[in-house]
Amino acid sequence: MNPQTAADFIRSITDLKPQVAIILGSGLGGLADKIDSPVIIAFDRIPGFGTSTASGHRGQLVFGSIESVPVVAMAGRFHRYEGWSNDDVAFPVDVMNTVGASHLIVSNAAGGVSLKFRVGDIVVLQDHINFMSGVFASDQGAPEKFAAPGCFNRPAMTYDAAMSQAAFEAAIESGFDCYPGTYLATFGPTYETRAEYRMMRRIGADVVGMSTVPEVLAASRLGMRILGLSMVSNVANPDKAVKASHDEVLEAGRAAEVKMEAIVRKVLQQISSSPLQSPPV
Ligand SMILES: O=P(O)(O)O[C@@H]1C[C@H](O)[C@@H](CO)O1
Ligand SMILES: Nc1nc2[nH]cnc2c(=O)[nH]1
Repeated sequence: MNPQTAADFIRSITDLKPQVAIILGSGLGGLADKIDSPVIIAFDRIPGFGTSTASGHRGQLVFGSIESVPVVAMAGRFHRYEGWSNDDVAFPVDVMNTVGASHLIVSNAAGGVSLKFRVGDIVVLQDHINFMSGVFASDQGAPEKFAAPGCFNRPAMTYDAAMSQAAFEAAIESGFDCYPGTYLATFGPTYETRAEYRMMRRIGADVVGMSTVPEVLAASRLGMRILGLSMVSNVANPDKAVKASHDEVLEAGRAAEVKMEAIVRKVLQQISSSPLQSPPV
């Protein structure tokens, strides 16, 4: 499906040109209710979008503004473990970019792998490890797609330094803990064994989840500026088997929503007062 077809459909409902796209992870969808003058479009009305099936994901695009910045928020997302391909998961990013978004704030609920994290902490992503799919996963197309001109010349994907900085400033101003970290993406839907959590810690992961990386890779390909935020929904205990559950993930998300909102507002205030400057990659 061509993103332009989806963008044309959206344009028939709203002509708002969002500057910032926001993807709201598990339990974090309440931020969509904070959007001023909202125009809500259900995912299943948009050509090329699937239907979000994960619990805690509403399945809506919400256009409007926050801190006077035009935004579009995805209240819900698509996950590989629901049966969607990488292209399906990333398609909304392409569409939000096509209707105007030059920045992406992407959030998720994630397991805390680093021993310093507590439930409810916010981690500002500096990098990621992609365990989600093999390089030649069938949905990623024919080999020639990989050899497309420029394919090997692309600069490494990066998360935006200035947007990260704004997130840390929001945490300091609001008095909550916020750490830099690396996100490891698994295919899901199973959580990890203790041995797997230990392995992830040893290879440099701070948090682990089942989303975000396909969307970040798409945004990076489109030249968008990216802020990645994980909310620690459960903590990996190396000494004791603790059963993670999706209900726990949703509950932690609701409790941490106020922190996410503080960060999003601060980042948007900075974007509206002066376009955020980042050092060159
Ligand atoms: O959409 P996110 O990444 O927030 O969802 C997390 C990861 C899994 O989908 C699920 C696990 O409980 O929550
Ligand atoms: N893979 C994985 N995803 C999560 N999403 C929320 N918590 C977790 C976790 O512990 N592991």
